[in-house]
Amino acid sequence: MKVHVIGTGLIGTSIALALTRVGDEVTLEDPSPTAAALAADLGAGSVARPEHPDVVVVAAPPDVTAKVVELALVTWPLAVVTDVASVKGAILADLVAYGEADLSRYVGSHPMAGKERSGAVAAQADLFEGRTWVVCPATQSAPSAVDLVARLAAATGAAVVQMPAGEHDAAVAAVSHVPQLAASLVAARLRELPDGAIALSGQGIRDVTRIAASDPLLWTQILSGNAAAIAPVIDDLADDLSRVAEALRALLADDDGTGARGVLARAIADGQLGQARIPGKHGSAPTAYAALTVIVPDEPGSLARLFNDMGDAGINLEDLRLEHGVGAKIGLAEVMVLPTVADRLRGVLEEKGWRVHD
Ligand SMILES: NC(=O)c1ccc[n+]([C@@H]2O[C@H](COP(=O)([O-])OP(=O)(O)OC[C@H]3O[C@@H](n4cnc5c(N)ncnc54)[C@H](O)[C@@H]3O)[C@@H](O)[C@H]2O)c1
Ligand SMILES: O=C(O)C(=O)C[C@]1(C(=O)O)C=C[C@@H](O)C=C1
Repeated sequence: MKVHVIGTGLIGTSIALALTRVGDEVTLEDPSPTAAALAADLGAGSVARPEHPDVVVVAAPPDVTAKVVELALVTWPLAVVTDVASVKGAILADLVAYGEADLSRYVGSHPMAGKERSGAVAAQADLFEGRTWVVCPATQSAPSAVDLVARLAAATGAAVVQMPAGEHDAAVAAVSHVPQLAASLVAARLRELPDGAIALSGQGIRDVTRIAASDPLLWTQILSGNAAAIAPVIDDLADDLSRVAEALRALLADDDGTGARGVLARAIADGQLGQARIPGKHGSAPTAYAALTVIVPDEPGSLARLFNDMGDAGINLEDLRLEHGVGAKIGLAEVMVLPTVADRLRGVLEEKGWRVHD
């Protein structure tokens, strides 16, 4: 397939790397010549404007995406055009309003994988492997165009799902856009914390705030592009927060806050229920992995040795979290495995001299 990628930042370059790896002929374009050249240097394809691409992938910021898609549809009258912006309804509405282009060849899409970092330097060929990629056909999209975009997404290793743009926007409001706001707002509370307090940060705050490092300009565009779907989710969250604050104040009142503990317990229990619904790897049903924490010396080759010991025992590493020890030259590697092999893994690792905690 001949694929032309416009916008060679994190997502465009990751797609280009993934498609180059499976043998597609990938060309690259970006208004920043440095961004395009960098993507090419990283092995993502060649900087060129092709004559007859089969597919054009627009991976530009959301607020310019509709214009870039329209221009691509007009420039390449035989090509199918997709975009990967994080909002879908607003882009389709803009394209319909411009009224210039043949929308039978346009199919919006959205890979549900990314990072809190921008630009080609953060790109990865395997970014989409085992992740969901949403394809959002419009009523105007030709079935052959939908099929081509779905095949392109699958070629990156992603699991493809189809959904109308409106349904997509409501879903990502809850699973991506409000979580980004929540992470940013929680992290913003840390700005003026005394150094002694911030030094106590453990894994909890790191888990909750990783995406708070995301790009403000990109996210301003995403949030404003999906405002109608996000606002009601935020209203519900604000109600939940008000109820928790009221319960905490009631505990301080003279009557010992009857009922308040129930409100707090319900907030945590409801969170458990929601968290348990998040799908596991490759979009499969949620899997509860067993986690063992292994103390790893902070020296070259330690992690490789740990992985080899697991591999030699025929035990698959399902997930991994790494935390640096505070005040000691060690790392804490939390290795996640299927519950059925956890006891055997502990035995194997202890036999090989590793210190293992639950
Ligand atoms: N970052 C994520 O986690 C993520 C995940 C899925 C989808 N997306 C979507 O992918 C798109 C790109 O995001 P990113 O994270 O790769 O951003 P990025 O900042 O890393 O890259 C954007 C690239 O677009 C280029 N660009 C700017 N204006 C352009 C224009 N008018 N025409 C063509 N290119 C232009 C920039 O020079 C830059 O190289 C966005 O629409 C975003 O919503 C992002
Ligand atoms: O892992 C991350 O850094 C992301 O936040 C990726 C994430 C997401 O919310 O899942 C962010 C925005 C994109 O539109 C798609 C994916």
